[in-house]
Amino acid sequence: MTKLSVNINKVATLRNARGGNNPDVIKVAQDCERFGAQGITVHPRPDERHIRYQDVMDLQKVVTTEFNIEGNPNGRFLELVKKIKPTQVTLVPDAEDVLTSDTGWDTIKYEVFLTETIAELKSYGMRTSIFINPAKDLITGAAKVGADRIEFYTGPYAEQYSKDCEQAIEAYVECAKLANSLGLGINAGHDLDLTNLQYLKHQIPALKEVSIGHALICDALYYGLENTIQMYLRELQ
Ligand SMILES: CC(=O)[C@@H](O)[C@H](O)COP(=O)(O)O
Ligand SMILES: NCC(=O)COP(=O)(O)O
Repeated sequence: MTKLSVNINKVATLRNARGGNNPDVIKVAQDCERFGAQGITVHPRPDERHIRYQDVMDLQKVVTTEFNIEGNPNGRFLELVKKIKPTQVTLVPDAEDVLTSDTGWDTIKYEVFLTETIAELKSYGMRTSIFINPAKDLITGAAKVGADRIEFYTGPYAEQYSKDCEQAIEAYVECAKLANSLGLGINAGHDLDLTNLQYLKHQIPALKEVSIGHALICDALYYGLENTIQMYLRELQ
């Protein structure tokens, strides 16, 4: 089974546009769960331009499915997740001013940092996942630093999918086999949508979880949130 974790960053972006509390991210998270989502993902950024640190604290009290917090493990982020102890922490190597995540970890260059950070997070009982590009040496590095899971950065897959889906998935399939053999669980995320999700799932049956935000929230404008979540779940069957 592949779990669908809904990333609600974009809901917070909309709320922040007017300064009030509409839409209410807490209610949306609860509704996503009620409509069948098996997890809630947030990615607080240092400038808090969408999900705020306080939102993450408030969400912790209501999320009953898997809570996945993504981000660059700077001091403030680590304090937050140690307080909250979500099901899963996904480490993402984002620069402070990046528009959105655009690459995964260099698990070789950052071996010492990742090993220490992951050991600390695991000592608090959190599952750890690291955002990663599909390259075999990086996957081997992910196992070496002690991560429980990898999250494939699927931005390049999504970009190439419409031109040549076989070419787009090739490296991911090879790296998924390696990850399996090393005992790493496999998650995936970034720019996944209703056109490219089913193929990813079919090509990587061991996929444990996808986190989807931007496209899903955009689709919800047309189909409604409940229908949209059902549509994404259907792609994962
Ligand atoms: C790691 C990842 O791919 C997602 O968390 C994505 O970056 C969402 O972040 P934004 O909502 O800030 O684009
Ligand atoms: N980890 C990926 C994620 O949470 C959502 O990415 P996107 O669907 O907003 O591109």
